[in-house]
Amino acid sequence: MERYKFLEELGDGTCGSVYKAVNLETYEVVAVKKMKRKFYYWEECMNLREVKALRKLNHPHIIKLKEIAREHNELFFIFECMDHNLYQIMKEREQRPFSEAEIRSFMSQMLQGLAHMHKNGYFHRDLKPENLLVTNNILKIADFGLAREVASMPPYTEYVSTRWYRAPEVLLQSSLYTPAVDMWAVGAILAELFAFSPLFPGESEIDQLYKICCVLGKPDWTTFPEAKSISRIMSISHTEFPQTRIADLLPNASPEAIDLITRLCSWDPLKRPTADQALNHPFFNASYPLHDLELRLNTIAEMPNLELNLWDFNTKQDECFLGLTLAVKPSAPKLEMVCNASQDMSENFLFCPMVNNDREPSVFWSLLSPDENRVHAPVESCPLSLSFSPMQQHTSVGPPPQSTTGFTVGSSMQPNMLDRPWMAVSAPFQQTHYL
Ligand SMILES: Nc1ncnc2c1ncn2[C@@H]1O[C@H](COP(=O)(O)OP(=O)(O)OP(=O)(O)O)[C@@H](O)[C@H]1O
Repeated sequence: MERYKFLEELGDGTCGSVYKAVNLETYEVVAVKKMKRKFYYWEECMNLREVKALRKLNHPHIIKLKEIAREHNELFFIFECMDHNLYQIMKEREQRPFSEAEIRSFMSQMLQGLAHMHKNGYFHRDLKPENLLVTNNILKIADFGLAREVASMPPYTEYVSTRWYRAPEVLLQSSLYTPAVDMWAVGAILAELFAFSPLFPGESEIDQLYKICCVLGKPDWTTFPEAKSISRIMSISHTEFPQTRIADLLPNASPEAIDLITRLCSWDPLKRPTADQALNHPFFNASYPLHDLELRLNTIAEMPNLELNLWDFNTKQDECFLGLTLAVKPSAPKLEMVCNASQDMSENFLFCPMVNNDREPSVFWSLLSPDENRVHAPVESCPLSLSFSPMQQHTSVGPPPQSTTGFTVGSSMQPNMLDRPWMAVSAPFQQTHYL
């Protein structure tokens, strides 16, 4: 990490502290996330399979992870640097609400990034204003948050998304998750961009459900056949709620905006529009009248079924995820199948004992394809460099393109990863307040 000069702290999250830094070789300004937990073995780092996923999720509205470095058992992620997050922007302009055009622009960018993510088999699960980074009005989805092995908690996942943006099926501890959890968060964020305060500011998990009921009314409980939290269901069933309509909470929002929020924040995950469908909502296109909406939504191509059953997940401890993710993690037998299928291109290269040596090597892991990655040359100070990108031009025949004691991964490995189910957990809830 001597190549980087740390300038200032940009943020302090559950998993890591983020610093603005400058690359002393290229003078590029970057954001370095220093993970809070130690990584004693490369194997642990390599269990962050979503690093490979991030490479797949190359999109203008998804933050770019440029490199990974491990030094003295500390792990660093080097990202492109952004100026603000959406929470900071709202806080700074509290007296000056966004125009609907500004909100439309932010939402459209977020939905484009999300649509790309969902189509590629991942979902974020921790969308919130702090994780939406903005520079010059360009928005990028960030925080693929390092998280613990999913298997340590399924199916009673508590730490899936920050509470205020957490979908009801998660609050009710349903064992089934779909990308619709992200769409719920999108609805809550959209409302917040109008109100500059959270739509459902629950102070506890049960209070979160109460707050939702106060706006949406009680759900049809048959919507959640997988729900495990019977006590929460019972508690809500026996409570009367004062009702406040979304339109009353957001007097500055257009009918189109209210309609979109209402659809996104549907109790039933199946009734929430997908990211692609949301982008086709009249909120984004005035020439599509609201009354025409049902017809058009029904004609939009169906999304792939990304539903997961958390019961299927294996129970290996300490598997870490850089968590943008939930891609679909297979149960153990399925995992074996995938490994067998990929054999020589399997992830075994990641567990090479050479990586785990006593000399504390700095390992840089270049993640962008050569045309995007400004650091082309091997990093001289690094005894080991893992590079994915050159293999797109090189087959597995011949020497690896970099001169270090590195490993290379054939591009033919990537299609397997697309099929591969895996999953990540979002960071634990971190309550935030304006003011
Ligand atoms: N690439 C970046 N450019 C600029 N600022 C960033 C960048 N990445 C993160 N930050 C800032 O650092 C904060 C914390 O980062 P991040 O959310 O990735 O950490 P975390 O530990 O995963 O947090 P959380 O507790 O939300 O899971 C962000 O809210 C953002 O303000």
